[in-house]
Amino acid sequence: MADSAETRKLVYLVTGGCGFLGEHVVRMLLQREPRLYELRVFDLHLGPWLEELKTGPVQVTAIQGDVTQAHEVAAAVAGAHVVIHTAGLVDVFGRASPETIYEVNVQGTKNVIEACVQTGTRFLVYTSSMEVVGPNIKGHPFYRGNEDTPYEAIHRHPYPCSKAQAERLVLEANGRKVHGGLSLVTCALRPTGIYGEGHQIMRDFYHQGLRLGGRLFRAIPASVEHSRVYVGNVAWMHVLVAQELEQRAALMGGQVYFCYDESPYKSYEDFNMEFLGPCGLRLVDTRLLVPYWLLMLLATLNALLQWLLRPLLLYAPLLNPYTLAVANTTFTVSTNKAQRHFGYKPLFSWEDSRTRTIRWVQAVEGSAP
Ligand SMILES: NC(=O)c1ccc[n+]([C@@H]2O[C@H](COP(=O)([O-])OP(=O)(O)OC[C@H]3O[C@@H](n4cnc5c(N)ncnc54)[C@H](O)[C@@H]3O)[C@@H](O)[C@H]2O)c1
Ligand SMILES: C[C@@H](CO)CCC[C@@H](C)[C@H]1CC[C@H]2[C@@H]3[C@H](O)C=C4C[C@@H](O)CC[C@]4(C)[C@H]3CC[C@]12C
Repeated sequence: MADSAETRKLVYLVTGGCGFLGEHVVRMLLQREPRLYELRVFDLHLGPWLEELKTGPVQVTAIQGDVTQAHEVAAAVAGAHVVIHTAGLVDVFGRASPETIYEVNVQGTKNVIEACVQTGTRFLVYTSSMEVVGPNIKGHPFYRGNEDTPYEAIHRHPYPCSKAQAERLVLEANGRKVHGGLSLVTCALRPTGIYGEGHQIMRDFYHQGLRLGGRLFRAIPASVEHSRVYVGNVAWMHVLVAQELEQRAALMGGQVYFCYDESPYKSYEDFNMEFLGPCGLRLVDTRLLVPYWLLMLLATLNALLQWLLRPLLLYAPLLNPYTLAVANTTFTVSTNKAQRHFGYKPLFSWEDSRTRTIRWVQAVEGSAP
């Protein structure tokens, strides 16, 4: 029944569909959206794994394109029922210029919205970020907060600023008339730090640990808690929102939802050790030797070196004043808004998420850094 031609009618577009989250969204749609007829995967860099998806019942269309190019976006959006916009430049390490980050994250999102309006696409799901809220530049803790918790969301760094601007544009576009006269329905999902198969920063920490003889050094007190969320659950929440947006447009349109699951609250480093520990790494407590002021000094030195070396080479280490501030500020969410509004429940338990991630890190072992 689910595979008959009559039930397969929907065309979905996933921007950034070859990224860490995007790939999981693409695979989840193929597994969990029986009404799918065509799945368009739009990305600057297409992954070779897309080929294996082309043999199934759903037409998978790979589109190499750039969200900053309005005409490329409009061509990809034309005829799609739903757009899931995950494409973005995730850079808190100073790899890209602020201008490029704005161009991709803000102008790219404007292009997606305008393409929906011009071509008559009615449903837009945007991948925002917890960083739209915080941690703020004052390092205020956000403890077990929800979507309505008051918090001074002030940023300077281009990444959170660009995500906040883009999210605002998406929410303001809710209710705009699209080609054909119907209304656009939008909503934004705010994942906390995502982990799981394909997580580049986890891979970097793992290789760093191997280089340091199987050790990582604790820099952040264990009492600083972060919320983290498994990539499969983030993908599932995107799919569910996309499915429910039409029926529940009045309730969900223009709303934001944190992405959450049952992953435990822990410090960034302790949480990573849930996976890196079983893969043979140890977290060594050097906090008494390396006090916070010294870390801040190192982070500032890194930023200075990055600036000095920029004309010659790209120096972009994990530690800089911004990443240190984020890692050192408690940011935890506790909410059931997604459950109340569209029946979200995590698809993967914490045990499943942990096992899958550990297996992936073990498979990364031996692969080049
Ligand atoms: N990784 C996290 O912890 C996290 C947390 C919260 C929110 N997010 C958001 O989730 C989304 C996906 O992040 P990710 O971690 O999968 O990052 P990623 O870098 O793995 O994926 C982003 C994808 O977007 C593509 N892309 C970048 N610029 C593009 C352009 N100009 N045109 C077309 N495609 C382009 C990239 O090629 C990549 O495949 C981003 O919007 C990010 O802000 C990520
Ligand atoms: C002080 C270092 C010693 O071990 C640890 C540095 C860790 C940082 C590199 C990461 C700490 C928190 C991370 C961010 C957070 O998980 C949420 C994010 C939101 C998302 O939209 C993009 C990624 C990120 C900014 C993520 C990036 C890496 C950290 C700053």
